[in-house]
Amino acid sequence: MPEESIYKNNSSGIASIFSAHAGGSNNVQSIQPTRVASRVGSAKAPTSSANRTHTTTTSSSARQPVKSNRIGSTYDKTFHNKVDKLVSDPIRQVTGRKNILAKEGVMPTKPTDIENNAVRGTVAKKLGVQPSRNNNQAKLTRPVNGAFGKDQWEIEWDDKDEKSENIIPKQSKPSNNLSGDINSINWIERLGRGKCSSICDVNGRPVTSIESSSSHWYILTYEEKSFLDIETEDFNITTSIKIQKGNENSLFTIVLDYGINKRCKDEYIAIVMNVAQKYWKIERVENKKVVPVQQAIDKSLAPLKYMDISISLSERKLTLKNDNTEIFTDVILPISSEGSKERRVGLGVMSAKVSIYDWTVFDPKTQEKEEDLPIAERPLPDYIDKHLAEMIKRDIIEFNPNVTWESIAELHDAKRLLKEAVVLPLLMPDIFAGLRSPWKGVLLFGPPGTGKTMVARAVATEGKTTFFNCSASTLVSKYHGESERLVKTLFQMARLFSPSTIFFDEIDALMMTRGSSSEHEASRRLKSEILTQIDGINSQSSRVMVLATTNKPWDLDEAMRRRLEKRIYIPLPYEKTRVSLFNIFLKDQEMESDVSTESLAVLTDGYSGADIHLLCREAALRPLRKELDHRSTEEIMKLKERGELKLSLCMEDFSESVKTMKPSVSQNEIEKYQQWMKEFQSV
Ligand SMILES: Nc1ncnc2c1ncn2[C@@H]1O[C@H](COP(=O)(O)OP(=O)(O)OP(=O)(O)O)[C@@H](O)[C@H]1O
Repeated sequence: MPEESIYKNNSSGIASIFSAHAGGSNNVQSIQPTRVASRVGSAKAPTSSANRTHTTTTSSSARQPVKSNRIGSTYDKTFHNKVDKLVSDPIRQVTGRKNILAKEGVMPTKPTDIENNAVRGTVAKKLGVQPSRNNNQAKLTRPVNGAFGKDQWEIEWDDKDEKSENIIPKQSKPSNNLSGDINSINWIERLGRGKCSSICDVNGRPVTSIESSSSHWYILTYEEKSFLDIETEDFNITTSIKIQKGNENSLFTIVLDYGINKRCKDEYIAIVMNVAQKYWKIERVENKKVVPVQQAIDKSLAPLKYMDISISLSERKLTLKNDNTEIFTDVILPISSEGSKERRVGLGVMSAKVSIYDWTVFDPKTQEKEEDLPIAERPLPDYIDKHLAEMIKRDIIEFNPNVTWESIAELHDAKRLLKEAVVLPLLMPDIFAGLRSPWKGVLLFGPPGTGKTMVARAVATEGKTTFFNCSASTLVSKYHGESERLVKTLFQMARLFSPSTIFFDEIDALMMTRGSSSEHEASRRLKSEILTQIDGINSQSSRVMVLATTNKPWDLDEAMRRRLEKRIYIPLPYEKTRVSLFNIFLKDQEMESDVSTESLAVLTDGYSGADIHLLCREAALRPLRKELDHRSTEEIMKLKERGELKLSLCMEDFSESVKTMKPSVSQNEIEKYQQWMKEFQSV
């Protein structure tokens, strides 16, 4: 039977892919794809000797672009011409008589060959070599050129008993064993023809794409038992998916549950969620029969668009959200893997190429445990640059911003807007969905010293978010030459430690209008990187918010301004605010009865909060100065010891200080802010 015809009966959709595992000696249905194992991801040390060659040729990490000198790897120029293809593991472990060799997901041989042990002969013939045999193990480990195409392959198999468990190299438990990028997940190739490749995208994010250019399903499932020990039947999946090319019939599917039929070991039962055109469909598939479970329309489904998908399965009730819009809520799933210990989740495509970002599967119970760890101690996945991550933990993450709303005088409008725009969406992402979906970025602008930075810190404290405090000096000068990578890593970490607030203090210094002739190339690249990364925050599921402040909004790069969708003016304090400010700053200060904060507020029209703070400090020094004028330091110390040193403030201390301290912001500047506010404020 020609290779193509193996899949001919696939037209009935997903049913055939699963039912293809059913018994039968003369067609593809005799293939036992569980024995055809492929891994996408960082290879860990194998335990079996049969797998040793495999590991040495595929070991890699998701982060490092590697030259294509690994046997079996291919270079996917079309996907990203700057990055070498990173992890493609075309080597198929072959164990037991039913297994086959395969290339990039293509099953190269007929099922009958597999059944009758002719596979070795067939494959060997195609390869033009003679496999060596050594007792019970036949291994062919040298590169072969041109066997199935241009690529080089290294192939091995052993002749072990069919029951051998040695299908996939055993993985040592990675430190971050619950949620990780797709590259650290153990995948098993199920069936079909297609391609799976992993690279880092331009933003340094690991991207795995799976592709089937024909109308045949290509399925990868993630094996539960490999190392992500999901203890319960419940799991959550979060991922960003983009369908790269699509036509009317293009489909991708998320395999929710996949197991062996306990009544018939050759049959598989699956619960799948298919995506086609504008529909999500949940189906139960058993031996070619497809039983629809639920269907929902989703107008936002489209090719070439990032879709942030979150699936949660709890007590067999499934909830699906796409970009925070709830598609399914508590749909009760039928049982698929009755009695079977095999349970799997995964992905499949038909006539489409799907890129998968940040695929995370976790057991909610165990996840809680990991989240309990302080951020500084949480393990980092492989794709994060450890060196830069350390820098970020040390210099950028503020573990305790510790500013409460109460410590900020007035600014009620700004507080309300920020609660609505930042804090609540981060705390209750489910409510802030669809039309209520949160803003990507918020800009606080206004004169210096009006409390913008304090407000940003309060947002992080009250929203219990991880606070990434970035200034131009930290991002540019300190890590000269590494700024772009630093920014990438920063956003990766923000996603990892979400909910997060990425705070850019004085963003104008970092994101001045681009394009001037004096602009340095490195600075231009850094700016583009920041913009790209902000664009990447396309989800509530990532729960990352950018918050920025500026005293010079007019200097801000236009593209940056557009990304900071909410722009809130923080003005100089009004009289009432100034009263509150004095009350805050003077609350622990001893004062004469003539001091009235209301009168002080009248005296300080035009002062910023920072000016008022300075004024209070200046006034607080005056009684001490008066004492110093007619006493020696020793005398003052003695007075202090006896508790006779009088440092209480009187009104004159303030009125005299006001004479020497003028407001730091001029009327002209105020008008400029007001003008910009009229033009660009968005609240
Ligand atoms: N509304 C306020 N409530 C309490 N303190 C305030 C307020 N406004 C200003 N301050 C005081 O001013 C100081 C400076 O505030 P902050 O740094 O937040 O201002 P800013 O607007 O970010 O200034 P800059 O633009 O210069 O960074 C604070 O440390 C605080 O003492």
